[in-house]
Amino acid sequence: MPGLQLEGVANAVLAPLALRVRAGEAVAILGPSGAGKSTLLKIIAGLLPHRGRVVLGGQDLTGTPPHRRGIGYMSQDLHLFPHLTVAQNLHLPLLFHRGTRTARTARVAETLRLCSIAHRADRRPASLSGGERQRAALARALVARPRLLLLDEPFANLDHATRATLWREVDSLRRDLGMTALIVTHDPAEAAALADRSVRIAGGILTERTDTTCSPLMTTPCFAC
Ligand SMILES: Nc1ncnc2c1ncn2[C@@H]1O[C@H](COP(=O)(O)OP(=O)(O)OP(=O)(O)O)[C@@H](O)[C@H]1O
Repeated sequence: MPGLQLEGVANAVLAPLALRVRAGEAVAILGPSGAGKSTLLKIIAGLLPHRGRVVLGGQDLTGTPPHRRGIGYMSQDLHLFPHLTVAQNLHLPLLFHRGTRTARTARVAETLRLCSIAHRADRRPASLSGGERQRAALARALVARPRLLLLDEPFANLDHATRATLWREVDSLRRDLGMTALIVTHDPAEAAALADRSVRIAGGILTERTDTTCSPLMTTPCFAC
């Protein structure tokens, strides 16, 4: 099954870029602040206008609204609805899918369990810890079993032990569900833990490179710089 293809994708921030991600493959996007990483994810999610084509599973997504793209998107700001419980937040993406209320409730319960946040199902986001909020946002991105998962700095601002635990869990969950993924991060360790390979965006230009760590002998910046 074809994965994700970007053909000449560009806007005011990004120079025309091309990228192919195989079905089931995870690719990390590294690069400096303000380079255009989040912009690219928002374009793929259908949230920003652009030139060029986004093709997912062989389908050109031009003109397809965000909720019909089969994409799970976890933004940097999480965007959990504060007036809804965790479980109610997970019900939202399923409203656009066929199926009975019973089936939706079962899917929400299963996803909360997979993301180890079922014990907070009836809490509102404001009463959760940072790590719990990130688990809830991840669960909402996964609940509709999207064809493509977009994670923007998914586990920033967490302590190292919690991040390492989440990396292991997310990597195994994504592989079990066979999902294609793009993961924006500043952290080469996160890229190595969550992705099969990495690309870099700097100054709106995407490049594929293999060096992932800085060395005093390097004359060009590493992925993360
Ligand atoms: N809503 C907006 N309106 C105007 N300019 C924006 C908007 N959002 C982002 N930008 C600009 O687009 C450029 C790229 O931003 P983007 O958020 O994609 O960068 P990034 O690589 O994800 O950065 P970071 O790693 O700091 O999150 C920046 O110069 C930013 O100021």
